[in-house]
Amino acid sequence: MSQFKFSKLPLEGAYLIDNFYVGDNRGGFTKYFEKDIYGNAGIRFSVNETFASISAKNVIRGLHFQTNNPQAKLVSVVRGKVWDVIVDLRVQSPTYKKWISAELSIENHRALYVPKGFAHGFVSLEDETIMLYQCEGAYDKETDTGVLFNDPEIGIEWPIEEKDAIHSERDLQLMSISEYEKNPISMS
Ligand SMILES: Cc1cn([C@H]2C[C@H](O)[C@@H](COP(=O)(O)OP(=O)(O)O[C@H]3O[C@@H](C)C(=O)[C@@H](O)[C@H]3O)O2)c(=O)[nH]c1=O
Repeated sequence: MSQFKFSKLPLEGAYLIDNFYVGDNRGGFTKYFEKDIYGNAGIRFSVNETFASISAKNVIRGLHFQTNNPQAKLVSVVRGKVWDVIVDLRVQSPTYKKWISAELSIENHRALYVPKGFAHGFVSLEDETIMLYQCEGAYDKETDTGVLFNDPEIGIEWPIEEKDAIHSERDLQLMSISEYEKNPISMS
């Protein structure tokens, strides 16, 4: 059995979380969120919506955010494995444009807490990988956007070859960082 464990990441407000997990003769049991335990760890998070995506191996999704009323997100994997990445897009932040990655999988029972003001993306490392999102705040179709996964000013070192990656049409048309800076995420 392992209890929730919260590790602060070097980008302020972001956490890597070991979920509560217990295995037994039937299989296993994982808890993905408990408001009071998160609150005691200093994460005030209130879930407004949940959704999931399923991806073949080598799908890159992101890097996504909303410019108005940005959502905080708690992301976990309920099948398969991802290499997850977040980018600090708070223009006033000392770690602006810095990124950090973490492997999340059904085996390691890990989650990533992505505060407001970050872009989020991942690459799936196995077929039929299911990513679960729990989000604070509402989806805003009008300002749901992102920056390019390979923007050189961010410089993410993706763990797969670009020739193998599968993207949505939308993700290939996302902004550069210099375009982003004309209309950055509103943190108010
Ligand atoms: C995120 C979202 C999408 N949609 C719609 C828009 C579109 O028609 C369809 C699929 O959306 P997308 O192509 O944007 O899905 P996807 O590329 O998986 O988007 C996700 O990517 C990762 C990296 C994130 O961080 C998430 O917050 C989300 O942006 O679902 C909603 O209706 N509500 C939502 O909350």
